[in-house]
Amino acid sequence: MPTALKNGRQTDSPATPAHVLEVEGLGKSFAGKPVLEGIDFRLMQGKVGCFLGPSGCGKSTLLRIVAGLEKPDGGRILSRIRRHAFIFQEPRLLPWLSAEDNIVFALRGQNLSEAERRRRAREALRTVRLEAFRAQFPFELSGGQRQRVAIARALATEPDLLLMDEPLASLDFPLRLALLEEMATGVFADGRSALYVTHDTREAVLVCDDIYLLGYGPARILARYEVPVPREKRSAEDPFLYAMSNELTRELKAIAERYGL
Ligand SMILES: Nc1ncnc2c1ncn2[C@@H]1O[C@H](COP(=O)(O)OP(=O)(O)OP(=O)(O)O)[C@@H](O)[C@H]1O
Repeated sequence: MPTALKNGRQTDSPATPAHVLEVEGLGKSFAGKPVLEGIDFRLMQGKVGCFLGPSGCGKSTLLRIVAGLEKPDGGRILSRIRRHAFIFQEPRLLPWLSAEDNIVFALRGQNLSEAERRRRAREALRTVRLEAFRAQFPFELSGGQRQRVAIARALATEPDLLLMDEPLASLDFPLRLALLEEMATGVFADGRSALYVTHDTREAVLVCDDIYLLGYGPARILARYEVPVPREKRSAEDPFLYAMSNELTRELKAIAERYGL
């Protein structure tokens, strides 16, 4: 992989079943303008990969390509994913349905009994600590609670890959921190893999395992950082993670300066 490693070990071993996703030489242009070029990365089962880069560099496009919502111009994707779920910046809940019914509705495409759909919805709401709010309608929930319902809705589909596009961007920092803790302990538990897009370096070091720093115009992976602290042991006060987040912020600033962003 053409990635520099700043923290931890680089694994150049050939594909193993533990890799749920392998992306090689991915490229994408819009109207002849290259946005992504030569993107290579691998995602191990149970790991959270992160795309960190300046605004407009192509992070969402990359996630959308992995989700099959966008076609790449070149490169290949080897996937061992059975089912993925996408979590967007905004919750996109149906306003006329309760929190629980929003989740039950999202499961209608799966061949499940009504009882099983309800069971899954309640279990997912428990994971995001919203059991007590299952009968509330979206307008009766705070912004953070609505986003937690959206996360629960994704979890209830039992995906083996979560694709998260700045899922906490609309929330203020204290709320983000609370949700990040939930993610580290509940959402990403049980060996679930995820790809997480953000331009917030604090979020990246708190929930992600492999952080890919993207350049701009076209975006390439400039570096890979491995967060060497187990997810369940991470905290915003950890001086090591704080320093790592600062280093990533400096890198992002340097990229912005280099490209005049
Ligand atoms: N469907 C599209 N058609 C044309 N151009 C597009 C399309 N989707 C994205 N782009 C362009 O591709 C570039 C990358 O967009 P993308 O949304 O992937 O960036 P991003 O890194 O996720 O940005 P942000 O952090 O601001 O959300 C942008 O210049 C954008 O205008």
